[in-house]
Amino acid sequence: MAAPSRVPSHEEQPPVDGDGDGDGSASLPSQRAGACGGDGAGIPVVDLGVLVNGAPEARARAIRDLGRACEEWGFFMVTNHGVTEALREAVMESCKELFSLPLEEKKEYMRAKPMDPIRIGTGFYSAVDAVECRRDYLKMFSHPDFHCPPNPAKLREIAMEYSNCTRALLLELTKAISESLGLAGDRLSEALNLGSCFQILVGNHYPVCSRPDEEALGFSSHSDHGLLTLLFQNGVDGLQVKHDGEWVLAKPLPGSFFVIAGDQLEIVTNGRYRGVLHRAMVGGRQSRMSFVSLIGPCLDTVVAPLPEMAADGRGLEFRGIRYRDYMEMQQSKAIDEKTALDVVRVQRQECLPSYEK
Ligand SMILES: O=C(O)CCC(=O)C(=O)O
Ligand SMILES: [Fe+2]
Repeated sequence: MAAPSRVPSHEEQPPVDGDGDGDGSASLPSQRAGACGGDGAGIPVVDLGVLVNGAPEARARAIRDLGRACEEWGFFMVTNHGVTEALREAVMESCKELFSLPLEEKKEYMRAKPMDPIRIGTGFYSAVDAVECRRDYLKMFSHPDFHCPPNPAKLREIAMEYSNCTRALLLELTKAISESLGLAGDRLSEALNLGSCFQILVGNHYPVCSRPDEEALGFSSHSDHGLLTLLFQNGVDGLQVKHDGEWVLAKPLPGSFFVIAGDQLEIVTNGRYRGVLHRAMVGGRQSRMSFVSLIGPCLDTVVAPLPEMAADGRGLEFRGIRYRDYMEMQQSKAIDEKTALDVVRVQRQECLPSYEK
């Protein structure tokens, strides 16, 4: 299978059909009971075809809308992205097969530490989790070096292709995000050394609960450590994002991806585009799966706010930190909202002259 090295143009897109593995959309108890603030009707939608190939005026409008989506939500859907439904189904299916392998075949990866390139586990990092989260996961680093467990045998080729084309998509979005900030398209890429960006693929599986009428936490509230996260699910809803202080259920447009702004975007833009809090709920009678492709800066890059982003006199909101250190710190603790980002947040007093402290 040849890996596409670029995002296909609008015209080349396959027709959009279905969502995830085709089991149809299912609702959670929370939707029925209205336990979260909204059904996601207002979630912004970004058409990648227009960003890549649109006429200048349409493209400029799409870039403005993208900037607004980043600023107001830190979360949006992307359509016309060029990743085929067949590839999405294949990656989800092989991930499902991995979870159902005998324990013996997974054991080696279940002992792995946060910065080991392949990890299988439950919860967030079960060695330190405070609350039980009903989630199984597979994490594999896929760029700059590609890692993959040997079984199921088909996973390697499928995951490599998926990694390549979702990375191209995310880099294309990063370029447009850079422009939405009034910067050159390659500004973020150069500052973060995205030529050798870090990328991780994560498969999440949330088994059916013993009490399907109760809603439980599958993955507690957090922001992602990277720059941008791309996510799709198997047709079962459960992802919620915090917007204007309320949890909003994310219901995808057919065939679309969710894009989640991460902590590195917040640091590099000096807080203008914030990493969004999100969580996954479980409930109902169907197990849920989601598949994530996340990109971040080169692991050895020290990420700090761009000087242009602090030119308004606001001062720097964050101290610089090497992305590898940030990720290790975030992944080694129990996940808790944005506490990792708080570690690099500049306390306002630090900016004041000493006599004002
Ligand atoms: O399963 C989901 O929808 C959320 C997963 C997630 O937030 C993550 O893997 O970081
Ligand atoms: Fe996440």
